[in-house]
Amino acid sequence: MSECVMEEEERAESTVPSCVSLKSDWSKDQPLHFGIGPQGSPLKMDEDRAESTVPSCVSLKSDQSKGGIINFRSSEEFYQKRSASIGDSSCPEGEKKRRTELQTADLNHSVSQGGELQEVIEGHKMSLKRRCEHVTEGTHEAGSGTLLNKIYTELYITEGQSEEVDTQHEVRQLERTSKKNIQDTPIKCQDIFKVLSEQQRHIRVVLTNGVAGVGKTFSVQKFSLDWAEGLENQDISLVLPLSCRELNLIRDEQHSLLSLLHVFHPTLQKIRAEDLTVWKLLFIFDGLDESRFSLGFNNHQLISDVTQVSSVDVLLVNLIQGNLLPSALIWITSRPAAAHQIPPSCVDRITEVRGFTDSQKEEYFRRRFSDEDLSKRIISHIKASRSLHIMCLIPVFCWITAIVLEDMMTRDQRGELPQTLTDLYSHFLMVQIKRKKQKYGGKQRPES
Ligand SMILES: Nc1ncnc2c1ncn2[C@@H]1O[C@H](COP(=O)(O)OP(=O)(O)OP(=O)(O)O)[C@@H](O)[C@H]1O
Repeated sequence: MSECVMEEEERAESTVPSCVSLKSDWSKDQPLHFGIGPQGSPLKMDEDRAESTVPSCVSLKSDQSKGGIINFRSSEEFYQKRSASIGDSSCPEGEKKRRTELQTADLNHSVSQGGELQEVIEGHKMSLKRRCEHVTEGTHEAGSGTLLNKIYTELYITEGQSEEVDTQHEVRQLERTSKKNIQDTPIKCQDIFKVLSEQQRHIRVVLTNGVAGVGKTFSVQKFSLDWAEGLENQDISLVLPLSCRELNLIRDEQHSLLSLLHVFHPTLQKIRAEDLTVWKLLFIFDGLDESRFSLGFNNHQLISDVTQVSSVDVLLVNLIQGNLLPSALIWITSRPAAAHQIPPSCVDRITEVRGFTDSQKEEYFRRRFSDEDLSKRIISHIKASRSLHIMCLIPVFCWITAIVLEDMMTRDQRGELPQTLTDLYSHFLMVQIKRKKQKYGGKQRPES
């Protein structure tokens, strides 16, 4: 398995097109905006993602999906909510006090008893549903995004990971990837924790790889939404998505696992240490490649108590290794080059999001446009252009294509439709500039 991981590392050379940064920019419009910390300390986000696998000559950040997890609109809001939720627990003294309180509390009042338990779970489901049901696209106002279920198209996900490293031109590389898929074992996103054959044992830790823009975060959002709506994985008591990007914000702080949950999932204020050990939990760490933690798996403090305070990276390592909440499920998503941070011995299943098959590409465009004629024209144009057709393996590229072709086909447009990637990128840039003008007029975009 370690060999595979090494290969993946090399594969970091990426299957995404050069000249375009496909970083998903979920913080762009609404969710996160951390300019300055509470004491005026700068909180730089979204720079130097662990290994941006693509040169950023054009940054085509698609900010649709990732806001699903938390919606702090400013650093102030984050810190207000955080202090409200954890009191002074970020300092060791405060945490000690809290721990004592927890230990001496009357267990009879535990939320895990009676209807209150159900209430907490229902409250969390509602909150997660609210966070995940919309995706924000382009320049839409916050909250006015598209319904995830309307545009979500099944992705091609396989168990195991690709073997080859290809240094050829990216388009050929993608073409090869799509052909290779035929031999792989497909797995549905909602089944990643299920034991699917007799040879398999209990699946506790799943690592999902995938190149930039291939749909990892969308998968996390869909998985969480389906759970929150009571459709899938109902044996899990709580699904707890935590974005690695947001975890970076508290990387210099001390937390217990319990206080960490309170920070990122305020609806869980009422849960107590003992509840966490009884429930079946799923922690989702989305975007390991964005994490700025150094996960020291070989040499770290051992933590097995959810109220024990430590640094966030130590908590993560203990969770992943199973020292902390050994029965909790863990799902980590990552771009390939960062996945090696997790030792293969800790991982029970590796999956890879491969993107869209040919029929899924078509379904994507049919779902996206209610105008059937428009989607038909777009699909036939893509099929006629080899480059575009191959590139549409990557969902974020479908999104770019949809934006450009919709714009060109719905206005009185005499020019030729884009045939090459360069054409498409240039048009995409023009559409974005036009949209920006429409939204902000002559005015400067508010500082973000
Ligand atoms: N299943 C899907 N159905 C419809 N659109 C999708 C799907 N998956 C991804 N997309 C489109 O691709 C974009 C990028 O997806 P996503 O952010 O999930 O990629 P990612 O793999 O998390 O990328 P990164 O590594 O850059 O974080 C989405 O904003 C959406 O436009």
